[in-house]
Amino acid sequence: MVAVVSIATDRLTKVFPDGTVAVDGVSIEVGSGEFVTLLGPTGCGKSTILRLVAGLEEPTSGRVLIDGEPVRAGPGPNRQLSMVFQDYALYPHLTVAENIRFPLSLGPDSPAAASARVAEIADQLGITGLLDRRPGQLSGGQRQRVAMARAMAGESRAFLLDEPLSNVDAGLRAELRTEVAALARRLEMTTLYVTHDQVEAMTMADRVAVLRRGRLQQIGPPGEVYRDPRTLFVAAFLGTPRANLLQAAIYAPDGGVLLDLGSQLIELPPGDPRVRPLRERHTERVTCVLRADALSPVPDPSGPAPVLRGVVRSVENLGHEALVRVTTGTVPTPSGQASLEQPTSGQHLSELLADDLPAGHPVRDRLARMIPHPRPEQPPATARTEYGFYPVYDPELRGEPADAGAVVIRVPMPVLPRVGEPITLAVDLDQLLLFDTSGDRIRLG
Ligand SMILES: Nc1ncnc2c1ncn2[C@@H]1O[C@H](COP(=O)(O)OP(=O)(O)OP(=O)(O)O)[C@@H](O)[C@H]1O
Repeated sequence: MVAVVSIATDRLTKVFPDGTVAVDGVSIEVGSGEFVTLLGPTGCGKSTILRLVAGLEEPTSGRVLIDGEPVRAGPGPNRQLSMVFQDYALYPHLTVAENIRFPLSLGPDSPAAASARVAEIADQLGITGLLDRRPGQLSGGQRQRVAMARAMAGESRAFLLDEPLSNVDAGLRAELRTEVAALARRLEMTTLYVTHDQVEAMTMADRVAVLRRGRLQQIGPPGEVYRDPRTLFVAAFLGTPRANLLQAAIYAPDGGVLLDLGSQLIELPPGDPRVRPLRERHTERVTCVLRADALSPVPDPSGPAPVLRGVVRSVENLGHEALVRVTTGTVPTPSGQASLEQPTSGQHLSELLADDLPAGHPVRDRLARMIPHPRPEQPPATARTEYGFYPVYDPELRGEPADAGAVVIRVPMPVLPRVGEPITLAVDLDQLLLFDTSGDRIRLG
């Protein structure tokens, strides 16, 4: 059994000579035997973090700690970590057995001991029958297993895996991810696993670290990161189908709170525990995140739950359930980079709004600029709502389909609504997530 090891990064930062800040103050602890995935969109710094931990790059500032000890500068082997790359980096002219044996040939083992170790690992990974082949004669999945075997063969105490399954097809990938996670657990190997595939990240990990533009957004068990996202980015990045992100403004008349979605309202009654933290945000712009599961069709809209009304725009039948897109006249918060990275001014609408402003008033002109609304195919009914909320059509939305404001819900088979049908959706307030204009979560108690 290999000795296990803990890995930590402490305010790790990497700025490349061209000025690219690839990793920005990332602190992550991977406990002994723990499986942590680094998840994020392309370019967010995942691979660089892994390379810094492996010693293949030098940090600009911050430290890597192995078993609590800062590691010295220098290449990997002294760190006793072994890395598996996307392309497996197997030696094409060596057989599978020779490839697995390679790290052993650098160590003190006798040839007989090395052969025994190769046989043992090959058995564990189910590749004994492939030992005499060369990498060129293997399938993607087999090559991946051989790369894992080679990583296990050395004296490594931890796995660093950089998208090891990205070159295998979808079916095999599902099989291998279970296998890799099970193997790492069986061997109690500390594992840091890079992926941009959220299913992989969520299903394999003890904890998921979500990164964006070199910064750690959140780290936690998969369920927690999904249910309790700290930022709008995490909420938008995790989950299939993608969460519905709707622009809203908080309006807090006497007693209750209204979330003004432009053309519709979600009302929180006076006794609701979520009212109190929202009252002080009267007229603040927010993003309302409702995952597909937070909205369910109801036949009778007279129940106590708030509802959104809309028209069925499309029905995507997945066999066991359908994803139904409902046009609601709401305005999406763009989930693209700019809107999440560069918050709007955060100015309160109360500062901008005044009743019955004369035309030509500077504030009104300013409001007019905030509403570029050029969507002739679907003119917004929301230029000014009863409560004064002006949804902002971000230029980023222009490239999106005309029904970008539609919400997506799941409907179990076989009760499928028909396209064009009006539909009423109950909003599960327990699943309602709100974020302020800088993308931070507003805690509702
Ligand atoms: N040697 C380098 N010089 C300059 N910039 C670099 C270098 N290596 C990486 N970068 C940049 O640093 C950022 C982070 O890159 P990194 O490879 O860590 O991202 P990633 O999250 O692993 O992306 P992917 O999922 O596409 O592999 C990117 O903007 C990338 O272009």
